[in-house]
Amino acid sequence: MLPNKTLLEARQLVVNYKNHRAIDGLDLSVPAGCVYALLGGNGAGKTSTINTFLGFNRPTGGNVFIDGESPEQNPAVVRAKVAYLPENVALYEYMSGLENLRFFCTLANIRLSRQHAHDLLVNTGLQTDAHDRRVSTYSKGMRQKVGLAIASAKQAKVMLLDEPTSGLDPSAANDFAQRVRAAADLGMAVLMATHDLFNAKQVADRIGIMKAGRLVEEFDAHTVAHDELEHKYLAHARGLL
Ligand SMILES: Nc1ncnc2c1ncn2[C@@H]1O[C@H](COP(=O)(O)OP(=O)(O)OP(=O)(O)O)[C@@H](O)[C@H]1O
Repeated sequence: MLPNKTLLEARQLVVNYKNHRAIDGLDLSVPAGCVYALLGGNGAGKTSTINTFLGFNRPTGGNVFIDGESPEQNPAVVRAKVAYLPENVALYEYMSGLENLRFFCTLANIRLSRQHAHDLLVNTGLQTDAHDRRVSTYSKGMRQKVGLAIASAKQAKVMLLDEPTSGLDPSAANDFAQRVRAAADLGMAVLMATHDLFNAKQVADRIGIMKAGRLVEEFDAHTVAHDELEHKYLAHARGLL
């Protein structure tokens, strides 16, 4: 069987902020159908990596590709292929979840009927009585569901998640993890920066630990024991490895 196509790739990526090196020769690849969880202590370079894939950071050295395209050279093409969910999904507070979904789709040149928007929100598990309610009344988990619906409407090939489960209760985090898994099972490549080891084990196929802008460990998420993962994570974060 042929391996799945690589949709997210960093090759010898270096990112400096003025004199500070945030990413230091990162090689990373995520194929279609894979959830890759990026762990690492504060300042390890996880968000900088995601921001470079999004085209917000320009590589100082090396390259990043999304489905073979460079975010720097083809920003519009890359934007169409990518869904991004930051820790707090930014939505218009005075608009309903459904209106936000349709609005963000319009920005991506997708015309979504009201019914289709409802169906997409139902698929994310957002309760129907919330679809027409202002987002200002939504919990964090509900906002993320709107974010997932936008990703689904865009038929994004790649999803970038930055600490998506921080602040979610265990049930909401589990629900979110299952929906991310389902998106990957349909062929998306997912890169998720997280501090949540439990969630990483639950949803990911591959787990990487970053430290000082480098990938210092990689694991098969299906076979690594939680204890081993925790031990390595803490040891790297404390500078013991
Ligand atoms: N805009 C910026 N200007 C200067 N330095 C930055 C900037 N953004 C990040 N850094 C620095 O780059 C390094 C990597 O930061 P980054 O936010 O990528 O880490 P992280 O792994 O996402 O951390 P956290 O888990 O705390 O979110 C840190 O040393 C940080 O202080």
